[in-house]
Amino acid sequence: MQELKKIIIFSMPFLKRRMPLIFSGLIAGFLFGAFNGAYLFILKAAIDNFSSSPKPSTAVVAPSKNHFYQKALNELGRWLPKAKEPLDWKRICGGILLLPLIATIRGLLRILNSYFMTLAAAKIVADLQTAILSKLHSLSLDFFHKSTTGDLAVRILNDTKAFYDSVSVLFTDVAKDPITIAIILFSCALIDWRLTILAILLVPGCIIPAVTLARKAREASMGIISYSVAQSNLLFESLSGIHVIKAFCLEKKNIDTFRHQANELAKHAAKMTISGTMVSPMIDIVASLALSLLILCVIWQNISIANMAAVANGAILFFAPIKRLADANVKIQEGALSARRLTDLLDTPSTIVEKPGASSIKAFKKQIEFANVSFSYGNELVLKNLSFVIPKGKKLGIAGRSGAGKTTLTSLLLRFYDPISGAILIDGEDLRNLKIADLRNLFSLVSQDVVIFNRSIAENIAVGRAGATRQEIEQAAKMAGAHEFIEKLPQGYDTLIGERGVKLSGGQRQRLSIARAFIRNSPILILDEATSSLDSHSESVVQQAIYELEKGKTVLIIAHRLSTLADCDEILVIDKGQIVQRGNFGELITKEGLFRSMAIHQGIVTNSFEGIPS
Ligand SMILES: Nc1ncnc2c1ncn2[C@@H]1O[C@H](COP(=O)(O)OP(=O)(O)OP(=O)(O)O)[C@@H](O)[C@H]1O
Repeated sequence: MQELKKIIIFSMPFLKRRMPLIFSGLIAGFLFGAFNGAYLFILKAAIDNFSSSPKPSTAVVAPSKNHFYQKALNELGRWLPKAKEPLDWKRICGGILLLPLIATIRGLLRILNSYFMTLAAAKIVADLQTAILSKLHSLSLDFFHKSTTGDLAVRILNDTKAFYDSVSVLFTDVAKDPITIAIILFSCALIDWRLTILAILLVPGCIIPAVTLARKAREASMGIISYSVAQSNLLFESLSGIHVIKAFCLEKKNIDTFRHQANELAKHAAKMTISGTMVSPMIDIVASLALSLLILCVIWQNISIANMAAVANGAILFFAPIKRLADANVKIQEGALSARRLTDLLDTPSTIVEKPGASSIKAFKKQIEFANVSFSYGNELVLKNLSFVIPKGKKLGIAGRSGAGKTTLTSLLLRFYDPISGAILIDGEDLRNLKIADLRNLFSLVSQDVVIFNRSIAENIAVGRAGATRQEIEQAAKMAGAHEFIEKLPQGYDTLIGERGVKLSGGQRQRLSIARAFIRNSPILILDEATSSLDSHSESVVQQAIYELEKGKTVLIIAHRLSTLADCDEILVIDKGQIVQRGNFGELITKEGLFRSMAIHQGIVTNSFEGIPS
């Protein structure tokens, strides 16, 4: 019951939107139950008519109160063949058609109930999947650093599927079957209350194994989730790092681990299937026992054959929904587990949120200012009391050893994270007061890692600005020095690149990312090691494109290769999250300090104070 409550509470916001479908399904389900009762009455009336002198009814209700019931049965009896009476057209038509008609309507109602409820469940799950994807897009980067791709994939694919299964049974079986059971019991009680009580007494015999087995299924389901996550993680890692796996001969180890996980998964899946399928035969046993007792009772109490046949049929109709409810219970246990994992995800707060009434910013006018900014990803401070200004139109270089905090600084600027103290201001406005999309639109980021999507070249460039025309795309590619190589590709700008498409060299990928920045045409440009992975030829081609891109923009450039920073207006040298030196290239290279020692390492200057290289 608790689990059922969890699923209902979790699905409530999604449920509201699909009320018309659910309501239609419920009506069909209710009518289906009512027609089960009608079926039993017709059966009883048919058998009563069959014997020449039907026994008086043994129903629990008093004859006066039973008036309507008797009248209905008598009327029905006139439409059914009767022993020792002539067969008129009413009795022939009724005899042939009444039971099949009820069965047809009952069948149609069942189909309608399944149709409406399955559609509602499918739409609810589609809404849920969209909500999860929107949530993932709204979450800040720290969430993704803490989660594994495998776990997220299992949540989106497997958990929503388990949730779908539970919502489906909730809407089809759980919504309809209790009504069906109640109507069948009521009809049976009207026909013969003693036989009905007998059938009810056996219900606990169905419930106890159903509950126990559902608990076992839930345990197995937990195992399935944890091994599915491990397996998905291994799969993602293996596919994305296949070069490393081959280079380090890790194939066997990976396959062995995968096999172990697959075996464990199979064990848990088998346990779950057994728990699920055992429910049905157990209820069959109880149902057979019910039938045997029914026959004994009929003989012992001298109950009419018509009542016995109707109640026996009722028992068959009655145990079928009980069986379905028991199966549904297993699915609900699994679904509740998945609903909990999905709730955890949907309830995860984003650490970066836009303030209500945040200010719009469409242009960059004056300066960017870091005012005493400190930041930490967890325990240790990665940036400590940074203060500096980048005036509009200037080029600021950032240098420092690996891990000094250079990329972190740009992440704060794009508001992927917020400082833990101090503030970053654009034209005097704290970033936290600005609309996030407006803020990010002020920047173009060209970094060492170029993400290529599995789309055409043109679409990959248009990532820079939605709605860019083909002409603008080609213009951007020309300015980035990419047009020539694109023209030589099999389908030019329509060539598919990315995972399933043509592979590009590092220099070509970088030129595409510069084309994206050209088409974006934002006032502030961030270059994070944009040329560091390129060979000297590609570097000079890409560098030329970058010079073009920088024109008229405010630039923040991070570079290990210090010569790239030669034309910066100012360079900040960062060490362990602090600014340890600042000045222009000429000043820094001639002063004793970290910058000069890095320059010596790179062979830009020798150890003696010889001045600036040409
Ligand atoms: N997502 C993260 N979670 C936790 N710590 C992080 C995260 N990203 C970076 N760090 C840590 O923050 C510190 C600064 O990292 P950052 O990437 O900013 O350095 P960097 O100067 O850009 O280094 P590199 O030149 O090697 O790219 C490092 O100690 C790094 O381990």
